[in-house]
Amino acid sequence: MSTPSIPIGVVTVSDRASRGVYEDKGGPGIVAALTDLLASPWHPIARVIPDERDAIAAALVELADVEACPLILTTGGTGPAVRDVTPEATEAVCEKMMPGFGELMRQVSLKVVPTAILSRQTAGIRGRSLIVNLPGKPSSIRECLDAVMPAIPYCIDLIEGPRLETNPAHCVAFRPKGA
Ligand SMILES: Nc1ncnc2c1ncn2[C@@H]1O[C@H](COP(=O)(O)OP(=O)(O)OP(=O)(O)O)[C@@H](O)[C@H]1O
Ligand SMILES: Nc1nc2c(c(=O)[nH]1)N[C@H]1C(S)=C(S)[C@@H](COP(=O)(O)O)O[C@H]1N2
Repeated sequence: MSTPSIPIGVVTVSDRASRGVYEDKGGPGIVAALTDLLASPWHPIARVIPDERDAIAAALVELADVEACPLILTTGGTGPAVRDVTPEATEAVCEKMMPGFGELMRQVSLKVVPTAILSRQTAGIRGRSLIVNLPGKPSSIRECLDAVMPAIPYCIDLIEGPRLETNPAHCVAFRPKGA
């Protein structure tokens, strides 16, 4: 029997991309990064929504509870601007926060851009879904995902999700011995 394809939520949070003012480069950027990084069969379930806390929370709940995505990645809305509310929406729908993800992503991003400290990006667990925030700048997606992906498969194991394998040419996942 072939391994079932794993659904992965891809959420672009951007006022302008959602209105069609510019073409969304965030969602396709996440899909391109995951295509390199993952070896398991997977497919994206993509949403493009404005910087509205309730709309972001509703998309995260749907992707977690209805679509059963073990991993949901957001891009955008993590900064200090008045309309940046992705971390608040993430926190509102999660039972557990995983602050190490944001800490590590800011640390690696600081090597690229001093304004990395302006991102409040975080991560958390809702049921059997891990939600990870990425900044809105399309170039930040790969920088951040490369840093945290080695820990994501084991995190998904721990929340009783499917076994996610990475592509060793691009990412070596770490699972403690015996896991
Ligand atoms: N989804 C996207 N697609 C393409 N470019 C983007 C996207 N999101 C952000 N960017 C680019 O990165 C810059 C910084 O992103 P940021 O999230 O701060 O945008 P913003 O000023 O909040 O506007 P908006 O919410 O309308 O995208 C944007 O000005 C834009 O050039
Ligand atoms: N790797 C990386 N991280 C980054 C950036 C970037 O260009 N690359 N931009 C920073 C900037 S300028 C801002 S304002 C914050 C928040 O961006 P967001 O509101 O688009 O999520 O992310 C920061 N983190």
